[in-house]
Amino acid sequence: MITISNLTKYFDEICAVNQVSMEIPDGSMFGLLGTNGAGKTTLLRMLAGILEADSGEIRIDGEEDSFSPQCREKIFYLPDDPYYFPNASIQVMLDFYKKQYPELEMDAAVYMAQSLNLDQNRPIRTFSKGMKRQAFLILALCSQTKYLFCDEVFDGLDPIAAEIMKNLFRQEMKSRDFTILVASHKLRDLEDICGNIAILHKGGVVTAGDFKNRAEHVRKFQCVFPTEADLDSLRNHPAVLRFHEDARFITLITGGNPGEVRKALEEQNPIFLGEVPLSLEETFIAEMEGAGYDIRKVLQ
Ligand SMILES: Nc1ncnc2c1ncn2[C@@H]1O[C@H](COP(=O)(O)OP(=O)(O)OP(=O)(O)O)[C@@H](O)[C@H]1O
Repeated sequence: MITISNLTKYFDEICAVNQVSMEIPDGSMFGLLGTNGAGKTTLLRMLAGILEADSGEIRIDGEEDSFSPQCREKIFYLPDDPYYFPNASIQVMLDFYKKQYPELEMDAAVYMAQSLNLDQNRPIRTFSKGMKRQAFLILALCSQTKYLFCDEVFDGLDPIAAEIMKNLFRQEMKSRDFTILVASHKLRDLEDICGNIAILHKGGVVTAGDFKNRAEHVRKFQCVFPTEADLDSLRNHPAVLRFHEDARFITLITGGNPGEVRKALEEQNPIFLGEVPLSLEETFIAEMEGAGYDIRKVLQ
């Protein structure tokens, strides 16, 4: 398990990471979501033992020193622009990583490369952006580290390659003790793979948690009420996160107890009352707006 307590990092006067605290449970796929400059890369680099924090603490499996060799060998850090030797092929990089990560599974890497039509002997520099991404994801998965930290993991992947990668992630998680921390500025990249998501904004954590679970309490209702209905009582109802009126057609997004919300709506004798499913994105937006954030500044 990774425990982060009050982690802070400044670059001169810029506070890149500000008093961040969170826990990343073992066996989870944890998403770090935030706009450009939110502090995701800085946080990942500190966790990977590449950058020193100004204050605060990181504990990896209880170990205090995240720069120690014991911690480093448990972690594969995949930056958004990974380094490879000039003219190196996947095979050359596999040989290199094998020295760093003795558990690396060569056969699995070769099999994955073949499944993705990547020539393991061709120089990586001749690969497209998406192919390079696939190559490094294979290297990362096959290194058999306990932790994988990825920056902008699916950037440049076409939808089919992204789906294949998501499935490879899931398979690895099922087959061994594996925890993945993924940073992205796109909710869509994270929503179908990450159970837990933390949103970073200006270096701080705005909110974190299991949004799929929380989404079960957030509902979207569409209704039409008679003219005499008391709409103000609904607009000001404590469970109403969002109230949108378009002529007589009203859309509400609500938190709290769904039964109580429905009762309050029914008390106004609706001419029409329907419940529609909510995407994870809408759940986020409603929660963030409910907490007083301007969502357009926090998510892209
Ligand atoms: N080496 C550095 N020197 C000075 N400032 C830096 C450095 N690295 C990051 N910063 C600043 O720290 C803040 C956080 O940057 P960071 O790269 O962590 O954000 P990010 O969320 O990963 O952004 P992106 O999505 O664009 O990659 C930004 O204001 C950035 O300008």
